[in-house]
Amino acid sequence: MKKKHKVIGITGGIASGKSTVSDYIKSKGYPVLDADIYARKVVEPGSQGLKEIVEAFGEAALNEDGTMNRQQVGSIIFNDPKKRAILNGITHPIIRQKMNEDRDFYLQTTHVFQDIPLLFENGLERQMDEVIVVYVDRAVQIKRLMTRNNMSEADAISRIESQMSLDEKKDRASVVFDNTGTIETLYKQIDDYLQELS
Ligand SMILES: CC(C)(COP(=O)(O)OP(=O)(O)OC[C@H]1O[C@@H](n2cnc3c(N)ncnc32)[C@H](O)[C@@H]1O)[C@@H](O)C(=O)NCCC(=O)NCCS
Ligand SMILES: Nc1ncnc2c1ncn2[C@@H]1O[C@H](COP(=O)(O)OP(=O)(O)OP(=O)(O)O)[C@@H](O)[C@H]1O
Repeated sequence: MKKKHKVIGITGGIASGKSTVSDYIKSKGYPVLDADIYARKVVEPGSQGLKEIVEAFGEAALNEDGTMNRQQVGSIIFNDPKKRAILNGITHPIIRQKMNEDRDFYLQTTHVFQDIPLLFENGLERQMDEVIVVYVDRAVQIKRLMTRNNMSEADAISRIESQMSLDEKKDRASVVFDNTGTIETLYKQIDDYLQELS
């Protein structure tokens, strides 16, 4: 009997290593749809998404060239749950619709991965055959986020705490990749997983 193609979610905490996992899986030939990339597309200049964001957050949400001022919007929403819910309400339905269309296209021929930072927060595990959680120790997570984003410890912690705790995500996972160690250790876990999958 023909094997059904799977929809596999990749999630984790901010800076836990989702993109590192996604890039490696892509290099092995699988399609990986990245919610952060869709999130950028739905707020391009001229989009309905950006128009609604300016209505909700004012002109301060814009750079001079008409693109969204990501730093400004980020500094508002990562410190204010109500504002975060407003931004999510504008962006998430459009992101989901576009991602689902692409997922259905790829599913005809292959397994599809979806890298979605807020997968559990948005109850999307129901749409997945499996959910991989990329886990990292909290101290290492704070350090990697501070280094990558050139950010203070307080800002790193407020971003981490605007998401469900990584320990809870780990408990809900069907598969856990532990990325507290080296990249090589991470790749080994992915290789083992992909071997099972094929
Ligand atoms: C708030 C924004 C402007 C910050 O932009 P910035 O370039 O600094 O960060 P980037 O988009 O690269 O996101 C980095 C990470 O932040 C986390 N994050 C982003 N948005 C959210 C959110 N609404 N709630 C919690 N965590 C979030 C995710 O882990 C994401 O991977 C931007 O993230 C955004 O438009 N968010 C709303 C859309 C969204 O929810 N995206 C997440 C995936 S659906
Ligand atoms: N095993 C590792 N050892 C050292 N550095 C790592 C390791 N894994 C990832 N990194 C680094 O940590 C940072 C976060 O990784 P990555 O960007 O893959 O996380 P992410 O979960 O996709 O982040 P975000 O939620 O912000 O999109 C990056 O700078 C990356 O190069």
